[in-house]
Amino acid sequence: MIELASITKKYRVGKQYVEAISGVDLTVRKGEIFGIIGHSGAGKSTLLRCVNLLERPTSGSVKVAGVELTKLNDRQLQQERRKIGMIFQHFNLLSMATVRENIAFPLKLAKLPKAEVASRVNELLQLVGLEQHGDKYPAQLSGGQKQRVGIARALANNPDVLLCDEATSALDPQTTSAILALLLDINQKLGITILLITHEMQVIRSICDRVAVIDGGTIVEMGDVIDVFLKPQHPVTQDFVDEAAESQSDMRQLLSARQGRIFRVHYVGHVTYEPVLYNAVKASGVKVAILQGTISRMKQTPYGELIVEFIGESAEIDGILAQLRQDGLNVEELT
Ligand SMILES: Nc1ncnc2c1ncn2[C@@H]1O[C@H](COP(=O)(O)OP(=O)(O)OP(=O)(O)O)[C@@H](O)[C@H]1O
Repeated sequence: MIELASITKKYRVGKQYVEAISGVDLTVRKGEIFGIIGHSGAGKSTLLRCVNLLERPTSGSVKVAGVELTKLNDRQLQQERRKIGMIFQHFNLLSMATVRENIAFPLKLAKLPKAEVASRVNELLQLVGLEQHGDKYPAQLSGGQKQRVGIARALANNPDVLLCDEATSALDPQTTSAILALLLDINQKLGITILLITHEMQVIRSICDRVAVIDGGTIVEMGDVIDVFLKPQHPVTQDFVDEAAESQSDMRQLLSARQGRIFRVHYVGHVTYEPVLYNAVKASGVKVAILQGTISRMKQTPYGELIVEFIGESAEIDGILAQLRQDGLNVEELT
């Protein structure tokens, strides 16, 4: 649905050029939710804005639904942009217009007849759960409600793609969860492809299928969310994973005080809720202590990550490890 090839974006700052994006290739499949995560200044906004040419790349190709956007004239580009909705961190609503008028705005630009505008706006209000708020002004709404208006407006012209620029960064955790649930619902109900940028792991973990990690204007790691976050390869990815877990130094302190052999065990899918650890140790004389653990879900897939200590004969412990690996668990020794 989205194909970026060799995208480079340079900004001119005085007499110098700053390269914000350097040779990025990225493909987003139809119907998926794809997240781009990176620290501040990594190039997320610039890259996202290259997709609908709000920023024109210095070089490279931008295809959306098979159409090369960089080659279009202004009128053609305006037409193609109707297929690409966008929502923003600070909502970008018209403050002097009501919720209805904000949502109707892109429909009026597309010259839809008045009666159709009214009925489409009603549909959209219902989709985002704002039926009761159509005649209010943005200042009378909460942050979460404002973002719902932003989402309704972005969906007005039935786009194929929704671009989300830090859509939940200005919201509290509870409202963030509600907006993410709405995005997931829209993706599943309407089949819209979503490309989002964020600096929050939680956003990626709860709704994305695939993720790219961006640093210094290049993509340093990309893949299925589960693979990237359970086996991070690049230091920046590792940073994001560590931010969400206990700090490295706390972990080192914990490990240094232990006597046994220590392992990180992770597992994905149905095995998460099975007594695999118990089954592997029950017939042996080995004792097991869980030092740290998370059992959670990435999108709809359950996963677990445990730090465990095995106390006992080394040969017996090796046997347990073999059993765990045979059961499909990923085991890595930390001692
Ligand atoms: N209009 C501009 N003129 C000059 N430099 C710019 C411009 N926009 C962005 N940059 C530079 O490009 C780099 C990438 O910026 P960008 O806003 O894309 O990063 P980001 O990852 O979205 O950061 P944040 O999360 O803080 O918004 C930064 O070094 C930034 O200073």
